[in-house]
Amino acid sequence: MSTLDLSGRVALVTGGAQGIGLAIVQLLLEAGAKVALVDISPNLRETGQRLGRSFKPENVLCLTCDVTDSTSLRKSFEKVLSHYGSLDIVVNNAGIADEVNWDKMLHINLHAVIAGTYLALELMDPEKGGVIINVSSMSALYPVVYAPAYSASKKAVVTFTRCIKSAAEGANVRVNCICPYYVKTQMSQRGLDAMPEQFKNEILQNGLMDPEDAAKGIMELITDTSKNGTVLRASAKRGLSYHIFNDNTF
Ligand SMILES: NC(=O)C1=CN([C@@H]2O[C@H](COP(=O)(O)OP(=O)(O)OC[C@H]3O[C@@H](n4cnc5c(N)ncnc54)[C@H](O)[C@@H]3O)[C@@H](O)[C@H]2O)C=CC1
Ligand SMILES: CCCCCC(=O)/C=C/C=C\C/C=C\C/C=C\CCCC(=O)O
Repeated sequence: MSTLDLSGRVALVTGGAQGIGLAIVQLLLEAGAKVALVDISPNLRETGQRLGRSFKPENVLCLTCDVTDSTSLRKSFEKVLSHYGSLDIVVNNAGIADEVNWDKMLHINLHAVIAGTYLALELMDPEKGGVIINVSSMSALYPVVYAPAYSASKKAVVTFTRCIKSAAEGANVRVNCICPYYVKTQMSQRGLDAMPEQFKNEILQNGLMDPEDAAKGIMELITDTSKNGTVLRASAKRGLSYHIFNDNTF
């Protein structure tokens, strides 16, 4: 297996202030990458300062941005490129679960992932190559009846990622997708509090992943240079496994 050395590479992580995003930020910093956290959270600065104390402060860049604001998203991507001189890794991770405000959710979970992918393809150096990870969910593969718009947004992320693979190859960029089952974060806690009891029990029996374990899956997709256009499932019960699609049945 050929492995990407992350030392000195430049990564941008949306939704990096907490949860799965923060866990991948930490793994990237541990591996010697420079990391930009792109997030709307009021806690972003404080998180960045804490990371700066644990790692090299010059390797952490915090950019306040609503990923649904296309101007602000572009500015954030361009800022990373001008600040660090390159853009090698993008993790389109920011997401919400909100069936009431489903329109807003689609803008965050889908539109911003597509926008982030196109910005990465535009700004990554084709000579050097790059890698994009789009964070989907197991709900893309096993539809969740109490979260239909959320599941649809995540299914679309899987399909977009698999379709864009060919165009990305032309730009020397790999693009992969991760589909976690429930992970211990604020999002899942809110989801569990809101969902009908019968579903909650099944989830608790299956178990929730630690964010660090989901982030390890993302790291595998970043570093294993043979992975391109793949969809990695991640769960506490079954660990990491690649989803097999039967594309030939019509
Ligand atoms: N927690 C779980 O069980 C699972 C989560 N996922 C996905 O993983 C991703 C991360 O989720 P968690 O870490 O659990 O969530 P979280 O709620 O802990 O963190 C999400 C981060 O995204 C940021 N964010 C939200 N809206 C934003 C916006 N408009 N612009 C910029 N940043 C924004 C938040 O400020 C926060 O820092 C999401 O895409 C989610 O759908 C997938 C499967 C399971
Ligand atoms: C097979 C299902 C795997 C789902 C994994 C996942 O993405 C988990 C996300 C965690 C929380 C959000 C999920 C569902 C939403 C729960 C309730 C929706 C109703 C409440 C609401 O805010 O609209």
